[in-house]
Amino acid sequence: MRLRNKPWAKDKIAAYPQYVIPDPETKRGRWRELFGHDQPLHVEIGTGKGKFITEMAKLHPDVNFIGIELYPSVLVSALDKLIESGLANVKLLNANAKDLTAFFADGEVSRIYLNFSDPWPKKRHEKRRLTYRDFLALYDRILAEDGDIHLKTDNQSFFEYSLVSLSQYGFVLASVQLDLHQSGMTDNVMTEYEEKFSAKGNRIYRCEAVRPPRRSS
Ligand SMILES: C[S@@+](CC[C@H](N)C(=O)[O-])C[C@H]1O[C@@H](n2cnc3c(N)ncnc32)[C@H](O)[C@@H]1O
Repeated sequence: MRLRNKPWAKDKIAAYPQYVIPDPETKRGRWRELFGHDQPLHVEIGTGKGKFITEMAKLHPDVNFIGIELYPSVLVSALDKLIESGLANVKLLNANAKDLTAFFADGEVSRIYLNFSDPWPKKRHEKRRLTYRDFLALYDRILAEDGDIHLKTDNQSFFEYSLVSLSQYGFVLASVQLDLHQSGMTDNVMTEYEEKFSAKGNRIYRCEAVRPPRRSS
């Protein structure tokens, strides 16, 4: 899509290598070193315009955050928020989630956030859903022993699909909320899509899924 690949966005991203890491493969297994703090690593996949990750990073200085986004023209909005805030515990990657294991060593990540992932409703696009079993296998590899996935969406079909896919893979559902904004959860940080769709009256679904126990060989 031409609109999403504006050259100026790529140029801006390239101008801030301290925020948008240009060579994430070289940091594999060494992210804690790069951040300069030995603290848990949380990764948001499909970070969009970056509201969630920058607010989370402000609230949780004891966590290192990485936001991964496919499209430069979207990621620049997250970059702007990062430049403005000067946060030291957030880095961004302009990358595809399918390459996760090239960026992170086995067990390096404590938590993965999937916020309002594209639902890809057509059956023939199932493999593109970020909760398709091939993606779950990548998460399984990079997540730590007790690592987990936190997922939010307003799309009921995608939520149902994700619950089934996660549990079939072996992830353990630790928490499921069918109406997050009525659930009494007080520390929820809203994403851009969450603000937009909840304002329209859409219900927000949420779950936490813990990584399957490692099989002993
Ligand atoms: C519907 S938007 C949600 C954005 C944000 N999480 C929010 O809740 O406001 C989904 C985002 O995921 C990104 N995305 C989709 N598939 C991806 C992939 N395989 N790797 C990285 N980003 C991806 C899209 O480019 C898009 O910006």
